[in-house]
Formats: sequence, structure tokens, C-alpha cells
Amino acid sequence: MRILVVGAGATGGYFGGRLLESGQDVTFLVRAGRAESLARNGLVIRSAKGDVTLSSPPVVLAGQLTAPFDLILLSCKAYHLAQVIEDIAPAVGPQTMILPLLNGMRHLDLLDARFGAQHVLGGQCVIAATLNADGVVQHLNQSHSLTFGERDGTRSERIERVAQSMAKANFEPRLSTTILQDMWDKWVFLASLAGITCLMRAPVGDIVAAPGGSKAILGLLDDCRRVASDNGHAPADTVLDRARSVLTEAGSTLSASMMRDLEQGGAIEADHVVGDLLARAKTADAELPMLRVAYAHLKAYEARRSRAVAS
Ligand SMILES: NC(=O)C1=CN([C@@H]2O[C@H](COP(=O)(O)OP(=O)(O)OC[C@H]3O[C@@H](n4cnc5c(N)ncnc54)[C@H](OP(=O)(O)O)[C@@H]3O)[C@@H](O)[C@H]2O)C=CC1
Ligand SMILES: CC(C)(CO)C(=O)C(=O)O
Repeated sequence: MRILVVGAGATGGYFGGRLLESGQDVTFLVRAGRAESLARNGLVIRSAKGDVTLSSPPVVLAGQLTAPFDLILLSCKAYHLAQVIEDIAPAVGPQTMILPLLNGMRHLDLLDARFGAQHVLGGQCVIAATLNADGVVQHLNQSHSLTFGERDGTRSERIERVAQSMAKANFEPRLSTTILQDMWDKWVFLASLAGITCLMRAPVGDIVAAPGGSKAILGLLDDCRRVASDNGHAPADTVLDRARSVLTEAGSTLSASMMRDLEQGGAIEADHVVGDLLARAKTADAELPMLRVAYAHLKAYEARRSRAVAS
């Protein structure tokens, strides 16, 4: 299976690197700066699950794509998606599958609109990773699962082929027959985690230790849950129980990748991860108070950041 990994950042570098390490036919679509760094240093992954340096990983720049790929692993940030969609178009042929790893859901609509829903799988990854200033992919925790599936839940011949291609890689591949619900479940969890850790500029354990901290977290989780329920994707009780327990764990060092981006003064996926949830709300305006505050905070950060970037 010819696999194109879009972006060799934290998630693309990690999962694409693991696939390449396992002998799969992987090419990274990158921009010039990353191409240069990969040519100079190779693709370097530092991880408790095993360090690896892949020298001279195959790369291609936009404009050099001439033939379709079998599978496109989409691992860019949401704010780069519009450009990425144009860049990958020559790589999408009649049989191409696109497997997005982005958080949130809106990218599915955008990909469907451009390429047709038959090309777009459901997908998500659970990992904490970052690309450091030296271009090294740093895996920060013990999780490294990649879940994928047909959005209609079928175990098609093509999805089995995807599963086969991932079977030997050093991460946990999971073929799901409920991928849309899985994505909603993760979205509810992640929007709560990102919203609250950004708002409080602190990991879960510090928030829980603060007066009213747990109440604020659970309030935000409940707002997110409500939107999912309004959209026909209510998380199961077991999923919610687990989210509550992870999000209120004393001493937890957990924070969202969005908080890491925000603390570095970087761009964030405010609209994609939090705003879009609010946009799908079917609840009266006065409700969802924590979700509204979380979104207002992120947009205020973006406004301030854009002034700083412009000056
Ligand atoms: N990091 C994490 O722990 C997790 C992230 N996610 C989600 O995964 C998605 C990806 O995040 P993450 O991997 O952290 O992001 P990163 O910013 O680390 O990586 C994204 C990469 O995409 C590249 N890119 C952007 N535009 C293009 C383009 N037109 N052509 C080629 N490459 C391009 C960027 O390249 P360049 O270097 O040129 O800027 C960058 O290296 C997000 O939606 C995030 O929310 C989900 C779970 C965990
Ligand atoms: C849920 C979590 C923390 C892990 O995958 C994540 O997606 C993120 O930090 O963006």
C-alpha cells in the first residue's frame, strides 16, 4: 500500500515514522523547511516505546505529486487544512482513501466537499507528542493508538487492507466499526481538556487542586456532552465516567496539545476544536456557560496573538 503522510510534525512524524520503520511504503508531503531538516537529520523519534532515527525518509513537496496514493494519512493542524486540501488533490485518485487524524469533526465535511465522502475514512489518534525546535518528534506519554474505520461501520475489504498495513508498526492500530461515535467521544473529552487547561494555564492536577477547579472541569465536560447528545452522539455512560475520572484525577500532569501550543505563543485550533462544538449546539443561548467562556478565552488569545505576530 502506497501511503502519503501529510506533514511530518508531531502526529504525522510519529505514526508515519512508525509505519516507515515497519517497512511500509511511506512518503511524507512536507514543506521546504521540514524537507531540509529531514534530509539533514533524518526523521528522529524519541519515545518511551522506542527511539528511532530514519535517515533520508522519502519526502515530496506540493507540486511534485503526480500519481495517486492508496492511503493519505492527514496529520496537519486544522488551520492549514484548506491549503493541504489543494496540495493533496493530485494524490487523490479513484481508489484513494484519506484517513484524517485531526481532532474535531469539521474536517470531514471539508474533505467530503472537495473529494467526495467515499474517499474519506474516520480516524483519530491518542498520543501526546510534539515537534521540538530541533525537528525531533518527542513522544511525551505512553499512549500511541491510531483508530480508523469506515464511517458507515462496515468492515470493508479496503479497511482490512489498511489494518494489515498497520499491523506490524510500533503503535496500537485499532479498526473500529463505530468510528464516528469514537470521534465524537474524543471530541467531547478533548474540547473539555483543551478548553480547561488553556483557560487555567495548568494541567489537570493543578486545576483539581484549586478551589472550584473540579466543578469548572465537570461543568465544561457537561456542556460538551450536551452538544454531542443534541447531535445524536451522546457518549455512553462508561465513556463519560472515564472522562470524568481522567479529568479530575488528583496530581495528574495531563494537558492538551492545544495548551502546549498556546504556552509557546503558537497558533491554536480554537474554531475547529471548541468553536465548532459551540456552532453545533442546539441548546438555548444562555446555556453552555463554560463552553462559551472557554471559546471566548481562546478567541481573545488569538486576537492578541495576531497583533503580536503583525507587529
Ligand atoms: N500533538 C498531539 O499530541 C496530538 C495532536 N492531535 C491532532 O493532530 C492534528 C495534527 O497535530 P500535530 O501533529 O500536533 O501538529 P504539528 O504542528 O506538530 O504538525 C503538523 C505538520 O503539518 C505540516 N503542514 C502544514 N501545512 C502543510 C502543507 N501544506 N504541506 C505539508 N505539510 C504541512 C506542518 O509543517 P511545517 O513544519 O512546514 O509547519 C507541521 O509539521 C491536530 O488536529 C491536533 O489537534 C491529536 C492528538 C494528539
Ligand atoms: C486527547 C489528547 C490529549 C491525546 O490524544 C489530544 O488529542 C490532544 O492533546 O490534542
